[in-house]
Amino acid sequence: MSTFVPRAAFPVLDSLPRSYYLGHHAAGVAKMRTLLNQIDFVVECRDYRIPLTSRNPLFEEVLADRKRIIVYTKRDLGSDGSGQENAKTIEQLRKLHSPTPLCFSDFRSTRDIRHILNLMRDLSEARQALTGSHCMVVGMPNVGKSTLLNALRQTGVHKGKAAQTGAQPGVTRKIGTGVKIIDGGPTNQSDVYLLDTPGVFIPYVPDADAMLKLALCGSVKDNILPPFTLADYLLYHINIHDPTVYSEYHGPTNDVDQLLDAMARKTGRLQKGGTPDVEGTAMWMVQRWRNGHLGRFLLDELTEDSFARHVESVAARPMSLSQAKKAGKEALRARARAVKPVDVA
Ligand SMILES: Nc1nc2c(ncn2[C@@H]2O[C@H](COP(=O)(O)OP(=O)(O)OP(=O)(O)O)[C@@H](O)[C@H]2O)c(=O)[nH]1
Repeated sequence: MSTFVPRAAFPVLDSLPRSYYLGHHAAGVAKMRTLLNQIDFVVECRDYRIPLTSRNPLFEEVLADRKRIIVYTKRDLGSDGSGQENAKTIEQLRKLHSPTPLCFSDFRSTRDIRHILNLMRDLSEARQALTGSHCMVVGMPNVGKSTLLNALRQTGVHKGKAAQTGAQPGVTRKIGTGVKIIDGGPTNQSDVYLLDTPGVFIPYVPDADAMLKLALCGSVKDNILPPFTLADYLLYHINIHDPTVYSEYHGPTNDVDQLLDAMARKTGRLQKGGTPDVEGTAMWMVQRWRNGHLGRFLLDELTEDSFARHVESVAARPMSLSQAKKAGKEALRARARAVKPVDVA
């Protein structure tokens, strides 16, 4: 019996869109700038499944040197629960971000949420301000900011949901008013208020691989990238980790067509005439993974090389918005040139 060999690389797809910077993202950034002088520290959320890719350099530019806590959200979706791999990733990320305080959260874990609250209480108490502390939660779309705010409020002051959440990006469109997440007692000195903000996408994503990762993790609306490509990219990653996770539908394969066909037939996703609904099944497959049902793993590789590239990109001056727009337009022109039929004499 031949052994299955996963694909060593995913083809570079120059034709994919590289931007998803919307009007309410720009408006959110502008508002953040105006509010910054009222903010004592920032909680920056990144997705644990893409710890390097979910960094948005725009935040570093906008938030300047404001004190920051980085929270890696959706921790539960990035680890298989064995603990060992998780501990190594946590250690690597702590080293990378040192001395910035780092937390990891699964919003359902009271332990994780308490840990974040304790850190925020310590920062707030250290300030000894008469009116408590005011913080802002920022991050890419759909990273889990509003969910985190609700969980902090629930555990911190036993109050119900204050922010709307949802499975698609863009649920939060505006910066609201701060909600109390820590009650500092009669003096109010260590009260902590948290402000939710709209998710902000990177103005221009230089590589297609990063765009696919962000889309898989839900930072981009599902109608922006072709579901078939997303499913194929997901299959490429699943096969590297554990090709048995889809064994109820098909044996290990690198052929996404075959897998989607089998999934569609098994789950009854068929169109008129009994032909498989490939697009619908592709989206269903992606959703299954997002819900933790097709393996829980990181999409970013954490190697010395990838950390070195990350450190380099952090040190580089972030692209200005106009540079990013220009890069986006150039990419569109290049795409148009690539698809234009060649004149045959
Ligand atoms: N499994 C898991 N899902 C999470 C976690 N945190 C958030 N989610 C889910 O992620 C989705 C997005 O969460 P939101 O809190 O709405 O994300 P957001 O960052 O506020 O999104 P925007 O409105 O785009 O800014 C929701 O379906 C949440 O249930 C987590 O720790 N674990």
